[in-house]
Parts: sequence; C-alpha cells; structure tokens
Amino acid sequence: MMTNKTQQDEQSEKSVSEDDRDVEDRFNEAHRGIMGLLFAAYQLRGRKLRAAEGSLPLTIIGGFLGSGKTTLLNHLLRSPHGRRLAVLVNDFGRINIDAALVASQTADMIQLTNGCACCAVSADLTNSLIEIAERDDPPDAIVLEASGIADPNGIVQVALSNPAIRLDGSLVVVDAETLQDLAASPLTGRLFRNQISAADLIVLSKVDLADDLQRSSAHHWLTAHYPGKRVIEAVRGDVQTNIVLGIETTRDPKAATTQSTDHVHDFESLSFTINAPLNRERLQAFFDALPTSVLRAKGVLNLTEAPSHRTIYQRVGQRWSYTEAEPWNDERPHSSLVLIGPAGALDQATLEEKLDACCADNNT
Ligand SMILES: Nc1nc2c(ncn2[C@@H]2O[C@H](COP(=O)(O)OP(=O)(O)OP(=O)(O)O)[C@@H](O)[C@H]2O)c(=O)[nH]1
Repeated sequence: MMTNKTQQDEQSEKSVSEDDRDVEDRFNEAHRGIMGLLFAAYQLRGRKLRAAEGSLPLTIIGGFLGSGKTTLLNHLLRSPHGRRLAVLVNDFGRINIDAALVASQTADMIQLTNGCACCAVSADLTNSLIEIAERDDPPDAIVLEASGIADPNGIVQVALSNPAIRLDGSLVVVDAETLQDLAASPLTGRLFRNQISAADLIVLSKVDLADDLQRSSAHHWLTAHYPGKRVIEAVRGDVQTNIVLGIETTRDPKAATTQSTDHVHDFESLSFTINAPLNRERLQAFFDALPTSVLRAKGVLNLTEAPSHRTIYQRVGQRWSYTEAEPWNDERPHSSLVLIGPAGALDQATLEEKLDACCADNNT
C-alpha cells in the first residue's frame, strides 16, 4: 500500500541527511586540518626562519565577496603608520595603490616607498609565510586579505603552524547593504556567519549606501547574533590604522580551528579575456541580463568609448559602477572580467559567446 509522507517524515529525513552532512563535513575538516599541518611541518623542515618565535603579528582581513576588503586595505596602505608591512593578497591585479607610493614592481611583488610590500599569495599560504619569516630583514607585521569565500579559521590554522607568527587578530568586513540577504540565503548564510564568528572585530562597511533602516537593522542583527563583538562603521575603508593593526585578540586562536569549513565548492568563478574593444551599451545589456544569482563581477575593461585608459567595472549584488582608471600606456588594451556565482549556475561557453557579441566590431 502506498502511503503519503507526512511533513514530520520529511523533516526527519531531512535532519538525518543534514546530520550525515555535518558528520562528513567535520570529518573532512579534521582531515584537511591534519593534512594542512603535516604539509606545513614538511615545508618548514630544514628552513631557517630569521624572525624570532611569535615575533610576526598577523592581521587577517576577511569578509564576503565584494564587502570592501581591498578598499580597506588600500586605505591602510595609504595611511602613514610607520610600520613596515608585508601584505598578502589573493587578487594581486586589483591592488590599486597610488603610483606615488610604488617604489618598484615585479610580476608578483609591489614594493612601496613607505617600506611596505605587497605579494600575491595564490595556492600556497604556508610557503608565502615561510618566505616572509626567512627574510634577512623581516617586516614589523603581516596583513593578509582573505578571499571572499574563505573561512578565516582555516587561514589561522595554517598561519599558526609557522612558529614565527602570532595572530594579532582578524577583522571581518560586512556590507551594510547586503547583510540581510547574505545571512538569509541558503547558499551564503553559513559561510557568511562563519566569517563573522571567526573575527574579533566587525567593520560594517558601505554605511554611506545603506538607508537608515538598513543601517539600524544591520547593527541590530549583529548585536543579536554576536553579542559582545565590537562593531565599527566604515565608509570606503576609513578605519584608523591603530585599530586595524592593534586588534590584540584575546581569544585562543587554536580553539577556533575545529570550526573551519571549506566552501570553495559551493561557488564558481569564471574568467574571461577579450582582446577587441567592447561597446559599453552592449556590455551593459550583457550585465543586465546576467542571472541575479551572480554574487560578484569585476573587470578591467577596454571600452571603445574610452580607448586610452582602463575602465574598472564593479558589481556587488545588484549594485554596479564603472570607474576610469590608469592609462594603458605600453600595455596592449584588453578586457578581463571575473564573474562569481553559485556552482553550476553560469555557463562559460554561452557567456563567452554573449561577450563576443559585445565587441564593437561584431555586427552579428
Ligand atoms: N560607496 C561605498 N562603496 C564601497 C565602500 N567600500 C567598498 N566599496 C565599493 O564596493 C566594491 C567592492 O569593494 P572591494 O574593496 O573590491 O571589495 P572586496 O571585498 O575586496 O571584493 P572581493 O575581493 O571581490 O571579495 C567596490 O566598487 C568599492 O569601491 C564604501 O564604504 N562605500
């Protein structure tokens, strides 16, 4: 005899499978944690770290995609703070530093006139940190901008396997405009909340864009979910340097490592390079037609309407902007665009075809 499933049956099936997933998640986390530490220990073998034990304070800047991490980092680099920082970023191309501050630049390092240096940390954070600790003249502090889909607990775990490093603290940048949507979405909610709980300090960004209601409900939500956590507001990353570099965490960072979860597989990032100049009107129609599930888009564009310089395109949620940037000078103009959305939601070939149709010389 066929029976209909009751709501209760469905709920209990669901909670069983969620429990299974939690167990699996925890197993994977533990496995990744152990493998990460073994790998770090292997890399450290025989290396001579010049920096003394615990002498390199590390500050982590975390926060969801597009929340304003790079903006805050740029503000920090431009502010006089008298410290020589080693800055580690995922997305080297977008570190947009005043030309006047740049002393020299190579493919993977920007040396600044104030003694700071920015390096790209791609796959191997352990090795980047070892290289810093091995320098003859180690920096005063390290600042790391996490990827927007990273869980900072995992980063802390890797960083602290290097004996020269101590965690000064981690801050999370939270976009006041998108907070409620990100917290409520089944795709982003868990990661978003993990990022906040991993942080010592919450920087509520873009308060200039949020209306009064969004702003007060953002504070209300943060206080209700993270009582006791310090929250400061920021406009374009204008947080005082002594706050960013003086978090002085009182939490036991090792205690947090068990909560780290890998969300990389929940999201997909597609990259495009287009050599022919793009027509701005057609491109805007392309952007308008993108699925609303696209969480982040950013690009350095070569537009027919502005052939001499780069145009930066930024999209976070439904808000977008074009900004004029540096001239192309000797570099051959081209466009690069990155779109980030839920895994499986975007199709590279279809989008490539649509982007080709945005080229000014394409009349199809
Ligand atoms: N109006 C306003 N815009 C901001 C503020 N902070 C950041 N933005 C803008 O938000 C967009 C994303 O900022 P980013 O600093 O690139 O964000 P991100 O967190 O580094 O982004 P990902 O690296 O892609 O995760 C850019 O267009 C910034 O100019 C702010 O306080 N006010």
